[in-house]
Amino acid sequence: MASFPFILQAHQGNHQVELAYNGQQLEFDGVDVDGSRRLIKTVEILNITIEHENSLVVAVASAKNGPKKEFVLERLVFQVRDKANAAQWQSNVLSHVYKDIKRGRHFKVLVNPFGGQGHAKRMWETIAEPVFKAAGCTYDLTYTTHRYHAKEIARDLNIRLYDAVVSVSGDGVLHEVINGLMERPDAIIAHKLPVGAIPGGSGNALSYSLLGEDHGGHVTNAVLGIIKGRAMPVDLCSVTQGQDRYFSFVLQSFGLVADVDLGTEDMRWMGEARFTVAAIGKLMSQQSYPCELSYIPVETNVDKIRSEYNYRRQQSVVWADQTHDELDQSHPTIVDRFGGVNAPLNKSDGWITESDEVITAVGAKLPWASKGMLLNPASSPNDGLVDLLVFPKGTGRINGMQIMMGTETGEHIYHNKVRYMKVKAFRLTPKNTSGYISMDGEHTPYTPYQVEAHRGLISVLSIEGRYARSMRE
Ligand SMILES: Nc1ncnc2c1ncn2[C@@H]1O[C@H](COP(=O)(O)OP(=O)(O)OP(=O)(O)O)[C@@H](O)[C@H]1O
Repeated sequence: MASFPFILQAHQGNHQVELAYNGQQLEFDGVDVDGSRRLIKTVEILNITIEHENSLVVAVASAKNGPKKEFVLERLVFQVRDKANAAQWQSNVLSHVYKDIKRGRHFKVLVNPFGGQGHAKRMWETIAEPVFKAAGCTYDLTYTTHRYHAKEIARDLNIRLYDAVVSVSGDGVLHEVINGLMERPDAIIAHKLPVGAIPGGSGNALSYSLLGEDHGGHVTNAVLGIIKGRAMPVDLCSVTQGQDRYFSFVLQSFGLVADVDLGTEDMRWMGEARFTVAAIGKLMSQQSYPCELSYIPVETNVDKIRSEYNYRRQQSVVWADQTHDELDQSHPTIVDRFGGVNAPLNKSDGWITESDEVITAVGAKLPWASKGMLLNPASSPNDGLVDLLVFPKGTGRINGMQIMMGTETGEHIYHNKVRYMKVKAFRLTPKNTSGYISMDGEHTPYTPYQVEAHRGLISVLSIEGRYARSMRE
């Protein structure tokens, strides 16, 4: 067992300073003339190099002052008298910073230059890339040039070359990456290649789910999770529709949520706010959609869901607040257990069928649907279940607005007009002729579809809530 802190005396300008690594972060103290210490700041170490004559360079991410504590990249330069001592300190600290994880990871990076409001390229060049470089990470970069480009790349990627595929985009590009990996003949191996999300789109559900409401939109925080995070097993939903089978990792929506997702292209200039503005408009109109909904329930009581599942009452609690090692991933299921959408519903599986009109029906794996919308507060990364949310028809405008406001904190699932269930699988058959069905924000045909969750099928780079916790302190 190492004994902390590792301390090094150094100089910065005219000041004597003390660098103390406490096993998680670097405390950078000034030492006054009388020997007393004065904390200057606490930073996250990315890399340490010794350059030129006795100058020790520590590349760090330091939390900006302010309520959100977002990280920014800094390069701290210190002078050391004893080079051998500094080299020992450098080696000790780096081996602890990267104790269970590889230092200097190599990534396949995909940037959608048109992602969100078209800022993804600038975000990559000015914020993300310098952090990867400072941490000694390397990458192959591709700017996506067309729809399905990310899918083609994932399908043909030499997966042995990379530690992860990273996208600077919204959830749409990640959806393509995951489907590209799952379409490969070697999917049983390829699905384990971790993915990393840097929020550069207008829907960044994965990033918000991993980092929480406060940090989900922050590029450097997301990059830290990719450089220093671990691969967390996350469930993947398989979807059968017509003769097709594909995969969804965010949400599968019908009715209002699909309309908001896909019917608001003309509001793209608003950025992430477009989803909230459109949802309010739709709730006011009280439009409902006829459908037949079948599902295999595991838990339909919201109080029980709250006590037994990963329910988060506070927006700041991040999704990845659990260990990566709980799940035995040695035998992931890739084959659907409940047949596809065209198979008869097998009664012994416990299917329940309802025919009605709904305002929306949404199956989901991620808690956040977008910024400010904690739609599925009880969803867990790898419980093997789909969270199914239903707003029945006729909620009324006032209830509709209460439900809408509740989605900011997840409280809507307690509204008496809302149903929230944990299910093994569900099937939805639209009973009218036209409308939207959205799979992770992508258009699909307006035809019946069936969804089931496959436990821990993909790996997502996540910081395990460590940064979020330290940032909240
Ligand atoms: N160069 C490109 N030209 C056109 N489309 C592209 C390009 N690169 C990626 N795409 C497509 O853009 C879609 C959305 O991209 P992205 O994941 O970045 O989300 P987004 O911009 O937030 O979009 P949305 O808000 O619609 O989800 C993806 O389906 C992807 O196929």
